[in-house]
Amino acid sequence: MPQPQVFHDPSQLRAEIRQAQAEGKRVGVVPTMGALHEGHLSLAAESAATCDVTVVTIFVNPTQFAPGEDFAKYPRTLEADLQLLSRFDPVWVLVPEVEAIYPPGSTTVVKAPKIALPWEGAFRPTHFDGVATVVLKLFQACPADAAFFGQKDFQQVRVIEEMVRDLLVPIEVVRCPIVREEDGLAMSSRNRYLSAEEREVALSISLGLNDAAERIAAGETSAESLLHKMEASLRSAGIGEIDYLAVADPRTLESVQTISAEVVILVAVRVGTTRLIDNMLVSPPASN
Ligand SMILES: Nc1ncnc2c1ncn2[C@@H]1O[C@H](COP(=O)(O)OP(=O)(O)OP(=O)(O)O)[C@@H](O)[C@H]1O
Ligand SMILES: CC(C)(CO)[C@@H](O)C(=O)[O-]
Ligand code: BAL
Repeated sequence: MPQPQVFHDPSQLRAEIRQAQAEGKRVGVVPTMGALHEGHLSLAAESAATCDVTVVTIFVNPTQFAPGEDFAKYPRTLEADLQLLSRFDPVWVLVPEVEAIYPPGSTTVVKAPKIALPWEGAFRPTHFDGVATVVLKLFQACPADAAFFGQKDFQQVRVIEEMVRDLLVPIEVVRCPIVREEDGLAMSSRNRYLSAEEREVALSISLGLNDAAERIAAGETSAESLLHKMEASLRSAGIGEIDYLAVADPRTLESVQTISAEVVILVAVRVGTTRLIDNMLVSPPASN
């Protein structure tokens, strides 16, 4: 089986990408923090289907974690990740040291666009500046033609889309659908923190989203009523802490009161000590 080609030095990878592009090849990049699962692999598959070379970056970015978050315990499973990536050919994998991405003394940062302020941004106020900064650096290391992000982190992909537009970054941002476990739980590297009991509780997130989508399909237009029911079902499943639950405009991420066009239902909860996010795009019957 072909093995992924691993790069530690961003400038060496950049030179290889430039060379491939000079030969007329289209290059795709998939930024990740590793601990790969089928969600990540679906992004790589989309890149492999549309590009000649797929680059996957694996970097647990310290600046997007606040003190007290799970940076230290975030799963690091490089050998297994490379094994999973060997299904793609060619695949180039960037595994940089922190100093290669944040040269000693570096103080330049990207301030994330305003769309970063609500929801995740309200609970993780420094998070999106860290994400925007590292993603721009990864784009510099990997000047790909297209970059693939999951809708699972809905607000993140909106932040990246706006950053790319605002900073004139010459890369196409491609959004890929959420990959779920058979029972509906959105795949996430953090699912491995869950005990069997917590896993059961976590299932109420996707069940709640599906139920909300069905209610919208059946004609519910009140976001308040929808959120009320969803909160009740999360609570009765045993979810104590809900960071946010929202019906929002998918473009602006502003709250919507009356559902008359496509909305995104956004949710972030804590199951035990694990923080999970999920979302669903839903259109009312009249707008289909
Ligand atoms: N279930 C999924 N379906 C589709 N894309 C996903 C899924 N999970 C993660 N991704 C995407 O993979 C990329 C890397 O995400 P990341 O490494 O943070 O994975 P994660 O599983 O979301 O981890 P975390 O537990 O940190 O949220 C992001 O673009 C993210 O949206
Ligand atoms: C985009 C990203 C790789 C930046 O560190 C991270 O936020 C993620 O894995 O979603
Ligand atoms: N998927 C976003 C990475 C993070 O939670 O830090």
